Amino acid sequence: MRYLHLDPSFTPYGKSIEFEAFVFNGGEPHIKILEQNIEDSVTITHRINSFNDLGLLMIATDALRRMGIKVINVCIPYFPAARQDRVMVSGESLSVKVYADIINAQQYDQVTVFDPHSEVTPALLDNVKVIENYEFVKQCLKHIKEEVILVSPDGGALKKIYKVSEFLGGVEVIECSKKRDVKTGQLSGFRVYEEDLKGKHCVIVDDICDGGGTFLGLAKALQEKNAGTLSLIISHGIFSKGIEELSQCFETIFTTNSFRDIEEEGVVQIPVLR
Ligand SMILES: O=P(O)(O)OC[C@H]1O[C@@H](O)[C@H](O)[C@@H]1O
Repeated sequence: MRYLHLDPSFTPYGKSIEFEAFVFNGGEPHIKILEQNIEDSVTITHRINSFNDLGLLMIATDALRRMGIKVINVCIPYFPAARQDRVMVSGESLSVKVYADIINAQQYDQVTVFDPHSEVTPALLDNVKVIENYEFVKQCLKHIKEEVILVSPDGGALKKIYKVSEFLGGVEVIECSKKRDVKTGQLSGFRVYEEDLKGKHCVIVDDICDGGGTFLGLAKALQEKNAGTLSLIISHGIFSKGIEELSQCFETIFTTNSFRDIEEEGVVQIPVLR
């Protein structure tokens, strides 16, 4: 198996097939595979942060097919728009399906994704392989080195967190909820379904941290219920508003490199693929 790592700073399986990529002045991504006679199967990896990243993946796939590569797998740990898996208000797109249709049209032999937001992503993708967050959470808890309780931030995360707990041998789970205004995106009404957390170390586990509002609101609600140290385990760290404010609430923020590299203090980044 050969690997084509389209993001030069994301090279999980070692050496990449050599290539040159650039964007034409008209905005079109372009690629030139520099090696000839690649007779093997190829796994393409990429971190999709924009539609042009998806474009690069598409043209790389086309280039490989034109070189006669028959077996092509793709590994995109952060599946774009996995969160947009329902139409909440009329006029919105079902974006996850748009991305899934584009990926399916490439007829990859395997599509690997990591901890997708819901069951909708794997249901839509052909030949999908899902890497669950269980091992990642286990690695994070090894850093914490004390007894913790797992916190599910909302209904969406609930099903997954019980599976994580089971994998870890039955760690206690606390359920929480929040309200998001579907029109404005505004968060409110954080609730913790436990009266007294008795100073225990609470670890929130979720798939994505974007602006961080979910976790700042929840941290406050947990503190009001007598939580001890707080930590955060996030599979896909976007952190669009930085981590400064989050760092003031959470002792450690754990994430992977599925979306981007993070070098700030207070963040432990564990490679998503080894
Ligand atoms: O509050 P921010 O960080 O913006 O958004 C993250 C939350 O939004 C959801 O899709 C994620 O699953 C997570 O619960």
